[in-house]
Amino acid sequence: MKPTVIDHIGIAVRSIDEALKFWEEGLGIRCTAREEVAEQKVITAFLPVKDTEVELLEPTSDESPVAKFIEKKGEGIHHIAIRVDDLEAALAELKAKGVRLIDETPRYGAGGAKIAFVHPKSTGGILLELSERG
Ligand SMILES: C[C@@H](C(=O)O)C(=O)SCCNC(=O)CCNC(=O)[C@H](O)C(C)(C)COP(=O)(O)OP(=O)(O)OC[C@H]1O[C@@H](n2cnc3c(N)ncnc32)[C@H](O)[C@@H]1OP(=O)(O)O
Ligand SMILES: [Co+2]
Repeated sequence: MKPTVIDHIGIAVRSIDEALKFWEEGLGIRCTAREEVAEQKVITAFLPVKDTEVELLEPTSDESPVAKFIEKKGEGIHHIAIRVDDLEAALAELKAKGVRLIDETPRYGAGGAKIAFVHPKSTGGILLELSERG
């Protein structure tokens, strides 16, 4: 497995429009892409900061993992995504090491990236996303 960069940091928000007031007007970090990812029941907004991006996540339903997170913990950092060059190989390697995977096979995330989540119980308490971009 070759982790290359922190791809993005996912932040759970109730409203992307509200959150952007701070990120864009306050910090001057521009949103360059907004996309609904229906499978994850979220709308995403991406704000690049050099090689990494901030990903704002707004739930589209009460069943969204992000809605459940906000209900339990409030708004805040939801996950960290690390980019790998071969997601299938990374998942096989982690599985062989006994790491608890949420997704054993890749799903599709924002921007067409292949993604898979690793359970917080195996990572020391953070939700980890692995991401492969073409
Ligand atoms: C669009 C895409 C992209 O980037 O392209 C995305 O990011 S989509 C981003 C949204 N999609 C996802 O998050 C999909 C993967 N997430 C999931 O499958 C779920 O949210 C789980 C992470 C499995 C949590 O599920 P659920 O809320 O049902 O379980 P739970 O509340 O019983 O939590 C089990 C334990 O994990 C902890 N836990 C739950 N969510 C956590 C989080 N985000 N960060 C750190 N710990 C977390 C809880 O505190 C609990 O610990 P204790 O037992 O110690 O109390
Ligand atoms: Co993400």
